[in-house]
Amino acid sequence: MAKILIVDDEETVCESMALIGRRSGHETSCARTLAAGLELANTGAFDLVFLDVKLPDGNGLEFLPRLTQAPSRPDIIIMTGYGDPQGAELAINSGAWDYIEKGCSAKDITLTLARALEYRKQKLTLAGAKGVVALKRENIVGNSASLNACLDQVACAAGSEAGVLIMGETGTGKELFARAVHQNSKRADKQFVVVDCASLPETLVESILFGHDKGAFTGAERAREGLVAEANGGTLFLDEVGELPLATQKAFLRVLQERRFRPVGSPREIESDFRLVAATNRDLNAMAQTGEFRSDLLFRLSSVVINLPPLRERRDDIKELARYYMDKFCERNGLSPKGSCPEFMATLMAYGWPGNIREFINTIERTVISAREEPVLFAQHLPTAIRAQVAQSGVGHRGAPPAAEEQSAPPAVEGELPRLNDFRETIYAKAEKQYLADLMSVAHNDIPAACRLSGLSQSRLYALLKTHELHRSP
Ligand SMILES: Nc1ncnc2c1ncn2[C@@H]1O[C@H](COP(=O)(O)OP(=O)(O)OP(=O)(O)O)[C@@H](O)[C@H]1O
Repeated sequence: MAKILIVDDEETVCESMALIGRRSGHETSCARTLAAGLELANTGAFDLVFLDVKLPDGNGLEFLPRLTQAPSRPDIIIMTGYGDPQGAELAINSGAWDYIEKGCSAKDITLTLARALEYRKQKLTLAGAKGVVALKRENIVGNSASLNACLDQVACAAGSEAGVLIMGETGTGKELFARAVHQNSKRADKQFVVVDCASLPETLVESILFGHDKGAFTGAERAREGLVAEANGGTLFLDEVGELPLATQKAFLRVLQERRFRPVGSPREIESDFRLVAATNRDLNAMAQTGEFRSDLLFRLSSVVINLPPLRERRDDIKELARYYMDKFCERNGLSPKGSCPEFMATLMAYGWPGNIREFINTIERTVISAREEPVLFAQHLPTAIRAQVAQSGVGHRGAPPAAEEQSAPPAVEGELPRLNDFRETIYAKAEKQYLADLMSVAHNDIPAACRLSGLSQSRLYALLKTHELHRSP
């Protein structure tokens, strides 16, 4: 029996949903506001929450990350308005497990409910067996609800042998996630072989994939093992799988079905036991409808589908990504760690990042290098094109007060609340460091000027700079 929470301000909706839940043998509770729903979720160990979007005290989608972080980490099903495809898309991108349209039949609701609970059971079994914290994240930075939902799928996929299809715009981290599936699978100590389908020369596709015998064609002076054989025991990653020529798709389908193939020019077949992960930034379903991609291959590739959201739809991750890559590039270039001013982060948050995380990383690298020894990054350090676009779109936060998060510690997680004195000290140290970094930047690293501005003595200023490991530029 599962515990289900229904958050909807309409009494009739609550009652009918509760009835459907009870008929399926589950325990149900209802809340008519977001605040009441959150309170119940934080105390009631729910497995599943049916969440309305328009509630008297706010928008359900905005509350979704807080609900998913409740102690029992419930899965969420959004109840959208009838015929609202945008609402449905938003729901999924916000990290909901699924959505239902209000007014759909009791049968459909029961089915969605059963699927969600089945998924949850598998997830918890897997987590119990592997330990949730054991998921190796492979440098995957971020903690947004949508990213965490993708990591949950990685955990599920890694525990099985099913084909995985990772979809997402360019630079969203498809290869990184494919590696994470491999690293968390039982094949982790074997090869992860990458096939870049977009750059396979048409005449050599089959030989590169399946290998060839000596003398199989002009120039084949030695026999060569193909990538499929190389992946034996490990994972074969087909990047840009939408670019695979139709003839190769057919050959590949056979390999997937039989796990056997014949190298070019060879009289005998060989076997390879590989796990397949594929990625694409194209709409393979649409391609299957126009005949550009084989639907039978698509079916086999996509037992598990991971949809990576573009960076602009998970802006919650931007600060963490910025800090991670700022530190990384400072270290790589022999620079002391840098701070940043609120406008710098606000500009990063406001930009659309069409090239997603790859563009973001390049921007941070350029910015860190161009700022050289300067201890604080300002919005002015960012490339002009980015600042111009943010200014043009009118969503820049120039002069806006720092976000609350900028001035305070990250929200406490239940069970990890620090002692007040420790909490105060952390905040104090953070603020002091930021002040000193700003001070040295404004004073152009001139110690007498910094003393004048701050009212500190030289010895005190030196001591503080040392404590916070803020070094003066030579
Ligand atoms: N969540 C993340 N945290 C940290 N770095 C990330 C994250 N996602 C992606 N990256 C980094 O962004 C860069 C692009 O990622 P990746 O190559 O996996 O993207 P992709 O979707 O496969 O791109 P393409 O479609 O162009 O092949 C890599 O350097 C990767 O390490």
